[in-house]
Amino acid sequence: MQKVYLSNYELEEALNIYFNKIGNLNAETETVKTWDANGRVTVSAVFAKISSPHYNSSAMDGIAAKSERTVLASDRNHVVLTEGEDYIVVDTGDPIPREFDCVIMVEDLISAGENKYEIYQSAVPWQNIRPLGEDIVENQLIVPSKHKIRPVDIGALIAGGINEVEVFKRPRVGIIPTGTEIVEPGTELKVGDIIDFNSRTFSAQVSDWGGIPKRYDIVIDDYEKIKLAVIKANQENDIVLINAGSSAGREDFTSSVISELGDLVIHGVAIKPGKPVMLGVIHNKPIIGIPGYPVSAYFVMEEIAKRLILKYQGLEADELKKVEARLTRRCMSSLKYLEFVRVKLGYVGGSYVATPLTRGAGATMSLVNADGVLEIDQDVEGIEAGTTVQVKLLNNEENIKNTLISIGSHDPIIDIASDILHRRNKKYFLSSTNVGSTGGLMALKTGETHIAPTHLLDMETGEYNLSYLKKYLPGKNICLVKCVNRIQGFMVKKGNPKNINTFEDLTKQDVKFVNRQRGSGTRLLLDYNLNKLGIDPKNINGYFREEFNHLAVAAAVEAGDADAGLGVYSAATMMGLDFIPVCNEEYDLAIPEEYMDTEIIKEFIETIKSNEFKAKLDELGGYDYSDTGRIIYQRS
Ligand SMILES: Nc1nc2c(c(=O)[nH]1)N[C@H]1C(S)=C(S)[C@@H](COP(=O)(O)OP(=O)(O)OC[C@H]3O[C@@H](n4cnc5c(N)ncnc54)[C@H](O)[C@@H]3O)O[C@H]1N2
Ligand code: MOO
Repeated sequence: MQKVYLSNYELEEALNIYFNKIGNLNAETETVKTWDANGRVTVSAVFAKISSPHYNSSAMDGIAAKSERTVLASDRNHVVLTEGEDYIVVDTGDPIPREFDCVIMVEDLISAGENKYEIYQSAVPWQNIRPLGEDIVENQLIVPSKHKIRPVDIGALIAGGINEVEVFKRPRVGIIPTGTEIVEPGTELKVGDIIDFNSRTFSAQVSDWGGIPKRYDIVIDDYEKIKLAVIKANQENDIVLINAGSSAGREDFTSSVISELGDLVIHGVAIKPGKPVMLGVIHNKPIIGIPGYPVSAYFVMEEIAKRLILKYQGLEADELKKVEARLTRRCMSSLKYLEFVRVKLGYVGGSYVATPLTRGAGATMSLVNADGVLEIDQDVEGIEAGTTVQVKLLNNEENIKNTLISIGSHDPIIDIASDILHRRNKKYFLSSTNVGSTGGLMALKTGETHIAPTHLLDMETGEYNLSYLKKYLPGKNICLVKCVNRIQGFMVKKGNPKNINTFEDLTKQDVKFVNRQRGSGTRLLLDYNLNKLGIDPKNINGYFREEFNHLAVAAAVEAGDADAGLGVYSAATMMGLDFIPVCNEEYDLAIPEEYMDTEIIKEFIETIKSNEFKAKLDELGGYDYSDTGRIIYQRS
């Protein structure tokens, strides 16, 4: 029987206990050739053995001369110098014999017959000479201790006569993926199979932090097999990372294996995600049991494994820079854990806004898309929207400031515009979040976004979007930039096996529908039509199942979870579905007038007007771009 109740040590406390237990890591050192030392960390300060240059050398091509012989030279009084007696010819880098004390550049010499030059200005002692030790003097400090050697350091060390340096050994880190359901990438997937990608992310992280990763084969959930794998990895490495099997599941054997082979110091730390982490020691070597969920794994790697790997090299983790940002949504948190919330940062109207990304521990894309991390302390129950928070940066500020934020209705063409915008001008990015049309207008209201894609049908007038700008954003000057007319319709399996052609068909007994979330334009379009036709939504099986964008709806139909969903033509074709057109609608962009003059908005409008963008729309099909880029000003 596995231990079900985990401990809940605060992170710092857990690390203290663990590092104390491991004791002196005895960070081992080794001597390597200087030219192989890039990225390695020096054990002690390194001082030059020789000066550089180690002799007085010419800094220019010309002649080495005696300055006292040049004193009288001027434009009106040329002085003639004789080779051997007054000068010798030198090239850059040549040694300067003792009897000479200056170098005159070849450009300043006038030939005066064989072995003679005339000069027309005097030279001062040491001019154009690089004196011995000009760059590096013998015994001078080149790099301090615990210094990560860079390419420029390698040059200076070698110039200073240092051909070998003592550095900390890079810890060898064994990585064991576990789980009977875990398969290698590229395997033909069956339901229940999980592709192992964590171990590959770990390997890359370990390399980034200076360790030497060694990934082992996937081990199935079998006590003896896990034990053998751990014994081998423990022998062959300095640190072992074992992935998954950390929680209380029936087949989570890792904790028992660690306890049997060594000491399970801590199982459970008050961080979320990542709480079931295991910190153990086997034969004086650390072993960390990392939770299976990729986001949990990421934070355990960042907060714990990284510190350990750096410690082996005499280093400490750098503090990430923090910026102040306004939180756009309320963020609840458990009083039991320090919580790491991935956020998207936007720079809107001169300050940062932080929008929490998907919280789930399985959401790898929340890491890919994160610009920063908001840490919610253990004793805090949550943070209200509008609060100014500190966000640890994962992305560079310049990139964030050059990112156009789009929040609103989803269409695959926004991703295409994002790609073309960046290709047209490398410094710009577009980040889009799909919260539906009304959600987008609300985000404009609270200043979270630059643009809001919207397709809202006014049920009374049959007109799109404009009346909603007035309704949701009273008193604001908002422009409506026309984007596309697109076809909405039913997305159905190839061949339309359930013969779905009308809204009435959605009420058939054997038809399962998948809907969009409330507030989305597509949902409004559905409700508008149902209302017009007098169809009660309750009679549609699946009306209450909500997805957040067109592709997710299409994916549900493609997977056979639903027979029909309402969405755009392009999403249906991308997923290999059939499409039954229902109507045309206007998908436009609401943009506050104050942003219209910014470079990034101008570039974005040029992007959607570009031939490249239009060619992509043709490829996808179902879009009419005859009005794209027209601006309607709506002033209050
Ligand atoms: N009854 C309880 N169930 C769970 C608890 C709990 O307290 N009680 N804790 C949850 C939390 S929190 C976490 S975190 C996870 C930890 O799971 P395990 O470490 O035991 O890992 P598995 O269950 O084997 O896998 C979970 C999940 O992780 C992904 N995974 C696993 N290995 C890989 C890999 N090599 N590459 C990519 N992804 C991987 C996969 O999605 C697995 O489904 O437990 C909760 N359950
Ligand atoms: O700790 Mo789990 O790691 O919250 O998802």
